[in-house]
Amino acid sequence: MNNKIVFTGGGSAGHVTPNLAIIQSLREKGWAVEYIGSKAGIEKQIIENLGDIPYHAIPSGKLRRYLDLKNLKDPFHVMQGVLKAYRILRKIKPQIVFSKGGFVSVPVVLGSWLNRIPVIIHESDMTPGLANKLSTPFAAKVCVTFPESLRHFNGDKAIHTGPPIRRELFQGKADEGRRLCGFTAGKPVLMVMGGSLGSQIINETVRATLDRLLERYQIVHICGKGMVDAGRSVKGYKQFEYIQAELPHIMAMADLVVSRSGSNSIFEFLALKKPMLLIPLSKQASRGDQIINAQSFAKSGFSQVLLEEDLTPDTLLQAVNGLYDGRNRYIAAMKESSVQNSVERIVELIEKHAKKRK
Ligand SMILES: CC(=O)N[C@H]1[C@@H](OP(=O)(O)OP(=O)(O)OC[C@H]2O[C@@H](n3ccc(=O)[nH]c3=O)[C@H](O)[C@@H]2O)O[C@H](CO)[C@@H](O)[C@@H]1O
Repeated sequence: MNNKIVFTGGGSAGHVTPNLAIIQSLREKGWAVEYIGSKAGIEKQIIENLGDIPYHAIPSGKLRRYLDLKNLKDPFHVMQGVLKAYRILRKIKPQIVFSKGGFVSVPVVLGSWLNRIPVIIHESDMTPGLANKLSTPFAAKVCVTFPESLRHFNGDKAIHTGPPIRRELFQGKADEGRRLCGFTAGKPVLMVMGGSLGSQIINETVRATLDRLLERYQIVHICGKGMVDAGRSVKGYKQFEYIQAELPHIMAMADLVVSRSGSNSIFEFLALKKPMLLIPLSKQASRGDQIINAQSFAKSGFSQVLLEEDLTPDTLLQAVNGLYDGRNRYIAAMKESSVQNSVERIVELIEKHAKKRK
């Protein structure tokens, strides 16, 4: 009988795509994989699009850091989620559960613990997210992307593995990206990605600067669900809500990137040596982890940073041009980086901690 593993993680793609990288390797080794996620989160769409991984939906509450009436109802959803996850896991009987965090993962980790199934967690950001903080006491190991994260965990529970990156991102073809976008080979391509859910402020600022940017660049813009502006369909400007299978080709085609500084995206751009202008999510809207991610990349010479409060069409244009003019310097710094894809290391840990089949 095959070894079996259940993955969880969701809410935004940053809590799903690292799982995809690990799933690919485990399946090649003969593991059977199932997924537990929320009823309507982006993880459902991503996993179901793959077509061959059983997906189980559980109720999940959002873990808010602010006052909201829903905070009163959500503990019940979380409790229902724990119960449902417990029952699903009891039936599937995996040898191990891998959690990439996001609020849906907490009930799954608790359900695993109640079933005495070992759990491994991965934390992508320098400071642990709330879901992973709550889950850590129930986990056998916490893998971290940044070495600086180790100090947030007690004892030897945390282990620095680095970022798990999907193998197919290294196999993109720039020609195919240009074909998908209707672009020519003679003009540089700027890729804009406001995080996996899109960013309204980045979308609006890019569109307000569009004519001036288009003089020098072709632009592929990942806008987020429901945020494509059909009225702005002009030559050299291609919009997508979200890109799944074609992403490697789009990334291969890009000469430079304007992006939020979600950990997974920036490590992918680093691995592909794409000069980046990072516009981190502000402290008003988050715990500030993207600002720390961006500062760390800027310090290493991989990126430029433009804070949201300084973002205007003029500052955007100036920063993009500065980035493109200095691209060789950024590429050279990225070539010196010692960051490695962590998929194989995480797979080894999973194999080490998985319960043995009776
Ligand atoms: C608003 C929010 O909560 N942001 C967090 C979220 O960001 P977010 O979900 O945006 O996460 P990341 O930038 O880390 O990762 C996004 C992932 O989605 C992929 N992708 C994106 C767009 C697309 O069209 N296709 C596609 O496949 C990227 O290649 C990447 O693998 O998780 C990150 C990792 O914990 C955190 O650092 C961010 O602070």
